Amino acid sequence: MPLGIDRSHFLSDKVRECERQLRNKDERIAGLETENGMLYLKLAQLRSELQSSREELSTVKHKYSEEKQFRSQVSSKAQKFKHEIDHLRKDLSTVQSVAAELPQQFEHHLLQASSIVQHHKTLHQSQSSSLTVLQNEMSQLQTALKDITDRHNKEKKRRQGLHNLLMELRGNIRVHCRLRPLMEFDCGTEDQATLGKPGSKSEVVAHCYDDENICVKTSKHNKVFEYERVFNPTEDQPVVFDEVQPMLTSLLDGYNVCIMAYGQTGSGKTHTMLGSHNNDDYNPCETMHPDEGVIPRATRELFRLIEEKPVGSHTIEVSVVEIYNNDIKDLLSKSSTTKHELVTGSDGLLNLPTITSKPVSTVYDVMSLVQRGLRTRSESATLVHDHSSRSHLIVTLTVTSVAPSFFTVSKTDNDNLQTVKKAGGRPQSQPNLWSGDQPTNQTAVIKTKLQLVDLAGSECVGMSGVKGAALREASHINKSLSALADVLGALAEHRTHIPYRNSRLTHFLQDSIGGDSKLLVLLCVSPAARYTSESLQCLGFGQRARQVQRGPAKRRLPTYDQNSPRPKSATAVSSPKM
Ligand SMILES: Nc1ncnc2c1ncn2[C@@H]1O[C@H](COP(=O)(O)OP(=O)(O)OP(=O)(O)O)[C@@H](O)[C@H]1O
Repeated sequence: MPLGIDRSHFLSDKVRECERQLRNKDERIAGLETENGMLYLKLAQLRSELQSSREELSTVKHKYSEEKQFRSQVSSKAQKFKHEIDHLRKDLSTVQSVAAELPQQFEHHLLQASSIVQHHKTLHQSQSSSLTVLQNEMSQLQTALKDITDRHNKEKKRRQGLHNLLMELRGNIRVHCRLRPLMEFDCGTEDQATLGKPGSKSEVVAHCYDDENICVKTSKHNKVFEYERVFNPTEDQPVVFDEVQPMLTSLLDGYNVCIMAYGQTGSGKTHTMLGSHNNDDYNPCETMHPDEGVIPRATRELFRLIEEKPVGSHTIEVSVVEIYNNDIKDLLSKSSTTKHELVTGSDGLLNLPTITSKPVSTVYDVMSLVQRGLRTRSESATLVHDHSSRSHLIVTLTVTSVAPSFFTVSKTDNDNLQTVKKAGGRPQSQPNLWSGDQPTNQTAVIKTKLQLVDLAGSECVGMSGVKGAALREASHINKSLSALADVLGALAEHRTHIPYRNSRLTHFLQDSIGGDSKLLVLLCVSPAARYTSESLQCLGFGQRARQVQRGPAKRRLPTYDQNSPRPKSATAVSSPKM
């Protein structure tokens, strides 16, 4: 081959060849790049698949571990159940073996029980015959006991009746005693936990033996006091009033009646006479309040008794008085300055002409006036209790009743009577019933008085802790109560001079204490040891009162005083309603 041309051909072929090869290579490269791109794409796809496979794998793994856990739990539970089933099987087999023995045991027990029943049956048969005998004996004994009890009660009543008759004939002062329950304030300054404990000041030292005897335990000995009636701490207001009730019948029969509560401060006088301090200031109620005391109950009973009498035959007037620091105060009057003096009236009895006396026709009227009086009554708190009365309270109900028609006298009779009075004759005169005079228009009336007295309490000044004005009050209270004891002492000893005028209290009550009225003293006693000496003093006062013999109580006779007109039906008592 010629070198020049061939070479260039060769070269150009070579170049072409190279170019073709290059093109091929380029195409190949392009093809490979495309393939590479495809592979990248595939790789990405595979990666994403790998990722999702991984995630799926982890979910599967998680589920697998949960499944594994669940399986292990199931297997442990199955294990447990298996144990329990084993136990149950064992129990079942025990129960089965016991159950197998049961019929035998039951049969055995049944045999035993039937032999016991048989034994008891024979025993019962033998006992029932002896029981019938015993029952017969018991019923005989019960009848005998009832008979004895009836006879005892009859004898007791007869004895009481005779005793009362004897007392009436002798004119004895009746004395009842009421022992109150232990109260919280009986502790004084001591701890409440010691209330009633032996050795403490509130230890209970006063006890009721029975319904006539009370015993006080002192450091040296036991002292027993006997009265017409002793009320124990469980006996309530109605029981206390039951014993007072007959006196109201006496009032309408023409006797003056006085009921007074006596006792040391805090011993229950106001509770007994008026009622509980909790009863809304002794508010009169339509129906009887269970805590109502003697005053409201006596008023109710009086109106009840009057309701049974002819309409308009009775009138009632009420006065409410206190004796405070030895002065008489009219609790129904607006004026507190009036000085009230006792004067002897035409009937020979003491009266207070300046005192307000209000006509009343219902229980409500009476209790409203009493309540009005109580609002002005002197009362204060002491170391003993919160509502200590600082005065003696006297509620007087004056009953004017028309005397039976045969007491009606002619004008001439009356003139003669007035002449006798002026000439100094016995003021309370009676017409000559046998004179044969024809009755004219002059009506006779009978006036009787029911005095209900809540005395202030005697007090040991050291114990009640009073000072200043209250100390003066206490000294007046103690003085008047000792004057009362002196009067009773003088009466009991039949002395010629009875010192009624030593105190306003005794002067005021002169007709009731020494006169011809029926007098009941209600002693009020605290059971606690801290009041022992006061309780003994009070019980001693009651003994002294019992010794007084004033002669039989006298009926009030009709009077013909011009100032005592026939009761008008307008103010006449017609209904016991409130
Ligand atoms: N029998 C009783 N049952 C229940 N509580 C009673 C009884 N007696 C008294 N009390 C209570 O004891 C307290 C003192 O009683 P009360 O005010 O009647 O004494 P008092 O003798 O009138 O005293 P004072 O002379 O100081 O006025 C009151 O709270 C009263 O309610």
